[in-house]
Amino acid sequence: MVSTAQIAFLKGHGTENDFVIIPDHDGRLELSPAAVAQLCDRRAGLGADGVLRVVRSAAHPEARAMACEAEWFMDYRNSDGSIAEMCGNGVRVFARYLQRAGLAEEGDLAIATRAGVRRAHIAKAGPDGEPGGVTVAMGRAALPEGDVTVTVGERSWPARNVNMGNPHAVSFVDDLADAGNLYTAPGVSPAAAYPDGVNVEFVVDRGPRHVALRVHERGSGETRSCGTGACAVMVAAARRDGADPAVLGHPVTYTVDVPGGRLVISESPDGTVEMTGPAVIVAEGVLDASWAGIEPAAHAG
Ligand SMILES: N[C@@H](CCC[C@H](N)C(=O)O)C(=O)O
Repeated sequence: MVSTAQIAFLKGHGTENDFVIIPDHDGRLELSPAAVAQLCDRRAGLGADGVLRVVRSAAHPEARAMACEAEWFMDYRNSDGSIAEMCGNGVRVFARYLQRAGLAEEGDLAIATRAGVRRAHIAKAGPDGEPGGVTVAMGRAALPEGDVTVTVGERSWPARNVNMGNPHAVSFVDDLADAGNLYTAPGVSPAAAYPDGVNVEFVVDRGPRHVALRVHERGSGETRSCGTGACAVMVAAARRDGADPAVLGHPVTYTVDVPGGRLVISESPDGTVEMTGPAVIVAEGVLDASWAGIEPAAHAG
């Protein structure tokens, strides 16, 4: 008889940026790029834009130093198996998982990520039991100098280089359809501005301090939302609109519509960016480790 190890998983999304969640509290699993790609495959797998592995910070070499501040580490992978520093929608869904698993309660919690510790707040559920949103302090945006150009087919636009822990190129366009089908990654130049690749956002105005975006994510293709991308867009829009909170001396808030919903993003005069949006767990189950090619970690006992 063949015995197959079973691995628990959940599926969740934040504004339809969807994730397979793998609880691996003690860091016992080896999640290879091929295993991640298999999990995220929308025809042969569970289907997702990325994987959130939930590991105790103390049990992960990249997070051990953050363990005194944040008990849990979000080990985020893009759907092609590549590693990214940060995922804004992912961190809200990660918080929701911790709440559902009884590992966190409504209110404040800290989550370790490769971009550092992020502080989140899970709002109280509504009177009808409707889950409250999750707010995350996303850190400060870095705005590297230098001209960047985004190209799709024959068309090009100037872009703003914004780093939210991960790299973004933000282009304001006349129409979101200008981005084309986004089956392939837009061109971004100079390549030297993004040595590790880039997420590209196309943005239109919807009204005062209200924009909408489409995004092509590094490692995942076009997705229905990108939390770090929405934050990058908010900061780029505020600079374009002459609404830098550091100059105005008060916070500035934008509504950012994404194909999968709506995020509300604020920047404080000290540069801290805060994002609020939904986080939903839609399913949970078990999978065969051998099907996914997930192995016990070499150091696991
Ligand atoms: N969807 C995420 C971003 C995920 C990482 C990104 N693809 C990268 O490689 O930087 C978000 O919500 O921020």
